[in-house]
Amino acid sequence: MTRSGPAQAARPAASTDPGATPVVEVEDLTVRVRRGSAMLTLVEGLSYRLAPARAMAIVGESGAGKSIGIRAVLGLLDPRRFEVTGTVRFDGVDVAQLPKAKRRGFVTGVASLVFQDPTRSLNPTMRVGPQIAEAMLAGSGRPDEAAGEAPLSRAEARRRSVELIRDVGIAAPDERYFAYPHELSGGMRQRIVIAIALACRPKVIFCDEPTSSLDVTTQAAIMDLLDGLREAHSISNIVVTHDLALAASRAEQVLVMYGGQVVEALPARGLARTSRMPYTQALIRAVPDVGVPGRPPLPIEGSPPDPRDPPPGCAFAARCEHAQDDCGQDRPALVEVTDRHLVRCWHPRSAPQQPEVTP
Ligand SMILES: Nc1ncnc2c1ncn2[C@@H]1O[C@H](COP(=O)(O)OP(=O)(O)OP(=O)(O)O)[C@@H](O)[C@H]1O
Repeated sequence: MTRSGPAQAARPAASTDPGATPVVEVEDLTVRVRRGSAMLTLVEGLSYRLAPARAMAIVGESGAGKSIGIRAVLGLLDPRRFEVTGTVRFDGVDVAQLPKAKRRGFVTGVASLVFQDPTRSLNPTMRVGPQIAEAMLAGSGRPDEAAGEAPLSRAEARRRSVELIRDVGIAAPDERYFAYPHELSGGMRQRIVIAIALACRPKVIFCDEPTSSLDVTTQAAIMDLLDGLREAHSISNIVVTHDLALAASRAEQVLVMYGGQVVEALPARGLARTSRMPYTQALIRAVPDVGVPGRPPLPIEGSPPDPRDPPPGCAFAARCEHAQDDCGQDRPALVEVTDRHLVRCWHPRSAPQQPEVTP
């Protein structure tokens, strides 16, 4: 690998379906936040694209920039505090080129976000059905007049909300329409949150740690639901998670983030055998029961870099057991090593020959 000076703009992780217009395309997205008189970089040069009906996972330790990255893509960061640069296209449309007044409505019509904790996403004082209907009226309530669509009536919104409750796998949807959030289990509440996310008929759902507040069986059921929606309705999903095993088993493409940057992007299948970046390999060793059977998971020593004091070279160098003298000098660029496999490392490792990562 030749040195190329400071990091070049990262190239997008390849879409898994090169012929289709990506539902999401992010190019060189950088997020900075104001802290006193300084601007701290939280995400740098984030690029990816996702084809319709595909699944991608974004993994990495806490503070890697996963959540800030998706909020920036969805236009949810307060412009008074955050400076966001780069390009975001949904369905081929560059959001920044739309009139400001139309951006929010356009994004809501294509993309939804599901948060980790369903109790915080739902209004505890309102029955769940009307919460879905309200989201529908606020979003799809804007009819496509050119296509001859009439405005959505309250009765129709209610009928469709009951259908959505059924679609997300809740029995007796007519009755559940009138339930308050506290009357439902954690898994059911997350299903209702997903129903709200579906209310505007999105083409992609971003999920920020969608299952971390749930027990293992319910986690699997919620992930099955997202898989089912992708298969039945071609809804793509991008799941942000700490859980590499979940990412490897449910996504097709995995982006590994560290210190605000993508450090490796690779196909999920066989990831434990193909990964070349020492950070990803360390994450794999941190998953229980991977490697020698019975071997305890190996935590990664040290802490991620502080955005207030970013290192000059590779962000992982200080924790990397394979770091060489030159790793701390310049930032490596994200470089393609094989098709759909990009690595940001001055000295990529050979594949670790570990067994498949499974939940
Ligand atoms: N509202 C905010 N204002 C300022 N800095 C923030 C804000 N939210 C997050 N950050 C900082 O941005 C960086 C990235 O945070 P982010 O929440 O995106 O990480 P993450 O990878 O999603 O971690 P986690 O898995 O814990 O959610 C961190 O250094 C964090 O301290």
